[in-house]
Amino acid sequence: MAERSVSGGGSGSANAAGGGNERPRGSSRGPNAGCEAKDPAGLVLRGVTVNYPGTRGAPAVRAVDAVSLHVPRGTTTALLGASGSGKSTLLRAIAGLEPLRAGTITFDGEDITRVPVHRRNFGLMFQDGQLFAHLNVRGNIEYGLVARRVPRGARARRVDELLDLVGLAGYADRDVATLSGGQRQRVALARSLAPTPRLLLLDEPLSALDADLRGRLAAELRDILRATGTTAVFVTHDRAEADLVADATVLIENGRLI
Ligand SMILES: Nc1ncnc2c1ncn2[C@@H]1O[C@H](COP(=O)(O)OP(=O)(O)OP(=O)(O)O)[C@@H](O)[C@H]1O
Repeated sequence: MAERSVSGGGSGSANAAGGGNERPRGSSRGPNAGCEAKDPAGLVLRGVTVNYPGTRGAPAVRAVDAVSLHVPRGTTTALLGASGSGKSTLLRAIAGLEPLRAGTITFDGEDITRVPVHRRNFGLMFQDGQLFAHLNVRGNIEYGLVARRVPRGARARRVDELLDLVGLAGYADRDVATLSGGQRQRVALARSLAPTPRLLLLDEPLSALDADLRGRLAAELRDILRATGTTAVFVTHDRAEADLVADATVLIENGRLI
């Protein structure tokens, strides 16, 4: 298993794109293996810059400033930073929800900079969860599977498996309006995992949970991501959580990786 650390550039951190590669989990390759690759597998950001227009004559806000990063396929990178540092904006840019002022994004060598959000095959889970109020728990979790025409039996098995995973076994038929905030976040997590996305983007997915549950789910999330070989970017302001969940952590400050 690859070493994990919290750092901006040391061993175990995700790397500036083109400047080296994080060693994939379970790989015996050296830390610089793959540097020569033109289009390394996984997510590659080069010079990604995002501006928000200023309001009422104020200058534009540069929320993300020339970020270059490589998240090797099958690994999880945490984006760690204080409030307002640009974590969510960077995640939204990766998702395709914010246009880039400059820079490129590739996944497995394919330039997706201008690919719309619904065609990136990325799973998203943001702070506010946002379940579909007109669907019950099962309906929410299987939503992406219905869209992909997965047969009913396979959907039911997947929903049960995910409910077990997030500690909500037996909740499939519950109305989401009857769930606690923490339970809703867990359903949202299950929903984002259901279609096995090629990249999972998680913006403080555990922030609504109480401390005990948060620790348990963080460990489970790490195990799920590893077991499924999911590539993920995980936003948090909690260093311990980053350490627990991610293979590598990058620090972001004023929109720049440090
Ligand atoms: N829609 C917007 N319009 C203008 N400025 C914005 C907008 N959204 C965010 N910003 C600004 O961009 C910067 C980065 O915000 P962002 O939400 O990405 O930070 P964050 O690190 O995710 O913060 P938090 O941990 O509090 O969610 C901040 O200065 C913020 O005020």
